[in-house]
Amino acid sequence: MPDLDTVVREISEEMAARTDRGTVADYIPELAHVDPNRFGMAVIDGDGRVSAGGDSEVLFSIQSISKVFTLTLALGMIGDRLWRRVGREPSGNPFNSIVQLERERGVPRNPFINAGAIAVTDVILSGHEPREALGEILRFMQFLAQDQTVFIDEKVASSERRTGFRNSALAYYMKSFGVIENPVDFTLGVYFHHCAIAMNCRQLATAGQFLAHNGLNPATGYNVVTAERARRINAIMLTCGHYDGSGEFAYRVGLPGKSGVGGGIFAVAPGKASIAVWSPGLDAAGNSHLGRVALERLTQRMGWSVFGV
Ligand SMILES: NC(=O)CC[C@H](N)C(=O)O
Repeated sequence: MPDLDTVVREISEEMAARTDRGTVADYIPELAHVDPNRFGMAVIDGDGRVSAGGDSEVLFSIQSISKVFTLTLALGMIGDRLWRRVGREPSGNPFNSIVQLERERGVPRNPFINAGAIAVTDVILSGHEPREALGEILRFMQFLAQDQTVFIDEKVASSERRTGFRNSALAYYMKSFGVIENPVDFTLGVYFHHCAIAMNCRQLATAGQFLAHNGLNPATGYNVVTAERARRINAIMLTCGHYDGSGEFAYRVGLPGKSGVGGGIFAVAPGKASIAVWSPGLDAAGNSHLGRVALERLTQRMGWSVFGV
């Protein structure tokens, strides 16, 4: 097997030299300032060894990658009852699409499209003040990342709140079907803030280790979720983690993964590694272009696809 440090270093160098970088998201004005030439990568193996390259220590907005962790929290709170509020089928539509909601009576297709993630956030919020719910999400991320410095970037959150008309439309529409329990402003406030969590690749790969190792964080020995739950969250990442680019991601990379419009991708090689990559330029489906290319190289060289070597 090739040496992981060498592979990560070579991929990082290769990505730094690429000129096809995609387009930085600008519908959240604060994200538009991010330098498209950034690239970072961190891979943590089963022994907790970190192989990192490029801008792996630079913070970025994790955006929709936070949805993996809010899904984990909501399942911990209400278990399988969550599936009455949100489905688990790929949508085949863009992340912020509203079209399926009418036909499916306000129940979003899956927890990773915006509508689904807003419904999951609403579950976490129920019975709490927005501040408490947000504190719970942030503390969970800090605990998983083993790093108390993980924070919410207020500027990104308020930038999205000012321009999040589409998410407001999705939330009000779901509310009309009774899928959202709390005041829409409260649910959206928590949603925008958890999307605005800032992390670097190393922190993110650390936080996701439990999904690579049957629910157990090998570094701390903590069982975060059962093996069955970890497997199921990974299944949803594989089928829905890249919106209408999920099929292409499975075809090219072959790992469960979750993207965010900040340009991050978190991916899992079950039993082998927890991986985070970051390159801010996005493809047409809103997924990091070079992030995907880098992961494709990594799985090819390491033989890590879940579909075979
Ligand atoms: N794909 C994403 O990362 C989208 C998350 C972003 N906060 C939004 O709601 O639009």
